Amino acid sequence: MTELLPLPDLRRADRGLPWLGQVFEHQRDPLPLYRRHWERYGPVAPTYLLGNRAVMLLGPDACGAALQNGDKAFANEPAWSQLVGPFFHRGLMLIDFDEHRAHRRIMQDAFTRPRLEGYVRKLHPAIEQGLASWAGGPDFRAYWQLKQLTLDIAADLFMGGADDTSPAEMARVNRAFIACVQAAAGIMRADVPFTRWGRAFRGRRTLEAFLRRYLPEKRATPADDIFSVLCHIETDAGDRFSDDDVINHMIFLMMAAHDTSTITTSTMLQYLGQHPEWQDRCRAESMALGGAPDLAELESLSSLDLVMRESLRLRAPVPVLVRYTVRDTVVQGVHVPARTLCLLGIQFTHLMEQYWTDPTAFDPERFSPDRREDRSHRFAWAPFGGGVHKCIGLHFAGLEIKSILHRLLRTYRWSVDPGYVAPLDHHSLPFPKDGQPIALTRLGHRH
Ligand code: HEM
Repeated sequence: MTELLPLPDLRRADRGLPWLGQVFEHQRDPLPLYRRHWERYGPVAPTYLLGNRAVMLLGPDACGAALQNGDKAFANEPAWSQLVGPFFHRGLMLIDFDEHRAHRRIMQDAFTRPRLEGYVRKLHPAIEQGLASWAGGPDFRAYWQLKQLTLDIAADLFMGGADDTSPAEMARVNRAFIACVQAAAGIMRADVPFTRWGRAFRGRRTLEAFLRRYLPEKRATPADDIFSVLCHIETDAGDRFSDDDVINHMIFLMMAAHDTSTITTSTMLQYLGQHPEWQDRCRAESMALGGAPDLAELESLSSLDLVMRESLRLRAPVPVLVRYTVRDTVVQGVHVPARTLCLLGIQFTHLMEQYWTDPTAFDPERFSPDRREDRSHRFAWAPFGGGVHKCIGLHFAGLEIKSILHRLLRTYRWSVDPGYVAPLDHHSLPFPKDGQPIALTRLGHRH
């Protein structure tokens, strides 16, 4: 029998500030912090955060133990609700165990292949319209533009278009949504100035009121936007979402879909701008298809797929996942007591030399069928998490991201200084503070 080890004591130097713990180091950049703890303590490393005794789970074995959750010791709600606040109350990621399984079973029906085919058909016109205003230029801030684009796409795809709402109302809804995301994202919920939280509470109320107003109409007529789909789906056993469920899930889905996809697309633009040989390769595949490829055609864009996987590895949009132990458990032979906040080092794992050759290099071929470095361990690559809470929108995300890139590759060429390193803001999901400058030119034009 192997001996059960106690959790190592947290050294004084690693305790951080009273109550806050290592919050500021997290906000500066979690990666160096996680590396230091890995070296000092190993895969189950103590830390302290926001009044919580906490552990970092580092590497694919430790992360995998929490994701697979064999003994049902790891819960989502008590962990995520501390970080994202009350603004995403009862989203799928924030419910646990039997209740989560029941909700997930219903929501699964919103992401079947036929449904995805319908979403792809709606994606193209929304993207075409959004990109029409992209003037390009030598200092084009791609991240901000992509953020607007994905919000506009969400208005069409999630809400079924804003035909019967005024542009002013849609702008108000977008602002409300952004207020929720911003307040929720700050890990420092205790220290966020009141106005920010106040705005977010108002934002949540605005979103709820907006969705509730359209709910009867969505219930009455089935359509292929996600709002409508959530109103109509049911399991074989006849289980369906209540009105409150639809509203809670809609608000969470929009949040889950938005920043993550924007960050991934922006990262891909950066790397494709720095690696023109990959941009040309991806462009050649896109040029061989039409302007509005269907689901199967999007799946055939194999170079773009490699670039997407590599971008998700190098900059995981959700670099750290959280869990809270509801009972004592053991990870990698180390005892983790009940009521411990667990930080799963996904980004840390993506850059471990044990699993990846030259981990910081951009090398999409590492995902090619003859290399498949991601298969070095089941959880070596986990940008979408794993286990029962694995991202339900991962195929949808891939389709949206590829549809945007496909149209960009067919319309524009862009470049990024090969030495450019994105200055990331780590207060919430990691985004480039400088808005991700690229030099963007329409194909056939010169600056
Ligand atoms: C590149 C884009 C995306 C990334 C990297 C991403 C990442 C993740 C991760 C890591 C989780 C697991 C959270 C956990 O285990 O605690 C998750 C869950 C989830 N994601 Fe995504 N996501 C993306 C896009 C999307 C999109 C487009 C949607 C919806 C259309 C979506 C909906 C969800 C939902 C509903 C959950 C909760 C699932 C559950 O708890 O059962 N995500 N996502």
